[in-house]
Amino acid sequence: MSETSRWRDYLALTKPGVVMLLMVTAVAGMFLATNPAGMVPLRIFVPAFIGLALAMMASAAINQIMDQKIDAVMERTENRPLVVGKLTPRAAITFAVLLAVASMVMLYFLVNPLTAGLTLFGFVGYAFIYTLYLKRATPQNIVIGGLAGAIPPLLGWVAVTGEMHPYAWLLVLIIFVWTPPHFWALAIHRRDEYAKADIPMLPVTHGVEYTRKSVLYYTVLLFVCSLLPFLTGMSDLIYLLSALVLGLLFLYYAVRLRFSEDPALPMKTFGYSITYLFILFAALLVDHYLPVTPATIAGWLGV
Ligand code: HEM
Ligand SMILES: CC(C)=CCC/C(C)=C/CC/C(C)=C/COP(=O)(O)OP(=O)(O)O
Repeated sequence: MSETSRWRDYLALTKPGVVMLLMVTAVAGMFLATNPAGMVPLRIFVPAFIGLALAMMASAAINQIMDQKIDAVMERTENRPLVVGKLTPRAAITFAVLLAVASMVMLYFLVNPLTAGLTLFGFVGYAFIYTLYLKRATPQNIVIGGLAGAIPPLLGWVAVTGEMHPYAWLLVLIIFVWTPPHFWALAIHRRDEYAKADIPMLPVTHGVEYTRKSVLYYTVLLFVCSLLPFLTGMSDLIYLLSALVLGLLFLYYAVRLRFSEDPALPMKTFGYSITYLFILFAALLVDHYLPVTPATIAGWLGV
């Protein structure tokens, strides 16, 4: 086996696409915790960025180590490196442990112990509690397990300030309520595979109709929660406008998913969920550094 393909197999083990978006939300947390007159100090940014990314990658690798049998049954995951034997479980475990230890050492000694502790909570929550227990036990698996995936903005915030500010929890809340529409849209499309793998995902246990309704309810909840940064004074008009446009578009997808039989809609909604979260967090950042308030607009208009 060539070195390049081996490198690619280790990379695939870490779910790089997911980790990239998780890191966007963590980096947003770091910058939002910083006075807009300045930047995140590099001596914090570099170890926090590397430490958080390593923890997420390690937890994704452990998820694949634990889930080999399930992944082998589902078309979407049947080509993963451990399933096809491109990596041995022993090599994957060594890799995941190295990443996890490096992450903890970095965060504990170079960032702060609270960041290390909360990251450990996210790590254990996803790699073990969600993967080994919740995923196999209840259709609410991704709602409860979603807390681990929602925590990165708080980790970024705490890395910079050492404190858990309510604004950081607001960002956690947004991702927490975003996760069900994100995942259930995909699960509707992959319903038969989850049934084949005997995983109690919502469309398997409660049916597709019920899941479509649940996606719509959570999308309405997400719309409301996404306005909280503006309503609490955390963000200004650039964010508000972005949240409204992005949220209305998400609602449009969710309503169509609820009432239309178009078989392409679940995956379109899933794809949009990713674009939504990425732009929402980008808007939070732009808004932080370029605050446009009603007073600013009044100034522009000369009133
Ligand atoms: C319990 C929580 C979550 C579950 C169960 C979940 C589930 C999934 C699944 C099954 C996929 C794979 C889709 C495929 O292979 O076609 C996926 C993709 C993705 N998820 Fe999630 N997700 C969760 C939370 C999150 C969070 C918190 C984020 C980021 C903030 C995220 C970002 C992404 C991204 C960017 C992709 C696309 C990855 C790619 O195409 O490489 N997910 N998610
Ligand atoms: C702070 C910290 C370390 C957080 C970890 C967060 C993390 C990596 C979340 C990922 C969530 C996710 C992709 C769940 C899908 O697992 P699945 O097993 O249902 O999906 P699969 O079938 O694609 O494997």
